[in-house]
Amino acid sequence: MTNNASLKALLKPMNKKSILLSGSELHETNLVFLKESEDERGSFTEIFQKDWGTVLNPVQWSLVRSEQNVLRGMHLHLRHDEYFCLIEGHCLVGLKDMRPESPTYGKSVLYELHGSELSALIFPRGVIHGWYFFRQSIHIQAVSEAYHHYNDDDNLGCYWKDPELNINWPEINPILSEKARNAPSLSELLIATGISESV
Ligand SMILES: Cc1cn([C@H]2C[C@H](O)[C@@H](COP(=O)(O)OP(=O)(O)O[C@H]3O[C@H](C)C(=O)[C@H](O)[C@H]3O)O2)c(=O)[nH]c1=O
Repeated sequence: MTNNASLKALLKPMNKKSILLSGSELHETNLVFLKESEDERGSFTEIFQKDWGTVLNPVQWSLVRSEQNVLRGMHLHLRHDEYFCLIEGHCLVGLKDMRPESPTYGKSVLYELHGSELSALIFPRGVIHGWYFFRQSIHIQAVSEAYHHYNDDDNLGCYWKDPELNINWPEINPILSEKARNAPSLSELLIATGISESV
């Protein structure tokens, strides 16, 4: 799936499946489909298990509300791994692998997630990431290093629409934070981090 027309078709309201929309899976990145056990009282869902064997060893959990048409990111952390679970709404998650030692170095992927079909996306340090919300949404995120530790020196980023990210975002004009609006290009980010892009 590589063009915006195909993306639009997939994003019809009828389609409630959380899927990999474009690109291919990144090394050590997992989309875990969660089992929602329903009964007459409601439902119960385990959202994280250490036994899944993912890269994540979480130390901080956060709940984030986003308005319609918000894009958060793109961010890059070199020391910590991350977890994302949409619990309400509809979003896209874009990732790009910037780990030179990874077999999927330089590859990008775009996921479409629905809160109505719970899933957890877990990815390692060195993967550039960002999320776009089609409508008012709520997600849970977790990190393997606390924000008050990493914010000073491991909270890097680049401009979400940089073509070198090669992330197949649809045509959107999202609401961004001031920091995201003024974020550097991918090549500026890579120079700052000492990672060389050869793909
Ligand atoms: C990340 C974080 C933020 N905050 C506070 C600091 C600000 O007052 C406010 C928003 O923070 P910021 O603008 O840095 O967050 P985003 O740019 O939306 O970043 C988010 O999206 C991208 C894609 C991510 O990877 C981040 O982990 C995720 O939080 O929440 C906290 O109190 N704790 C936290 O752990």
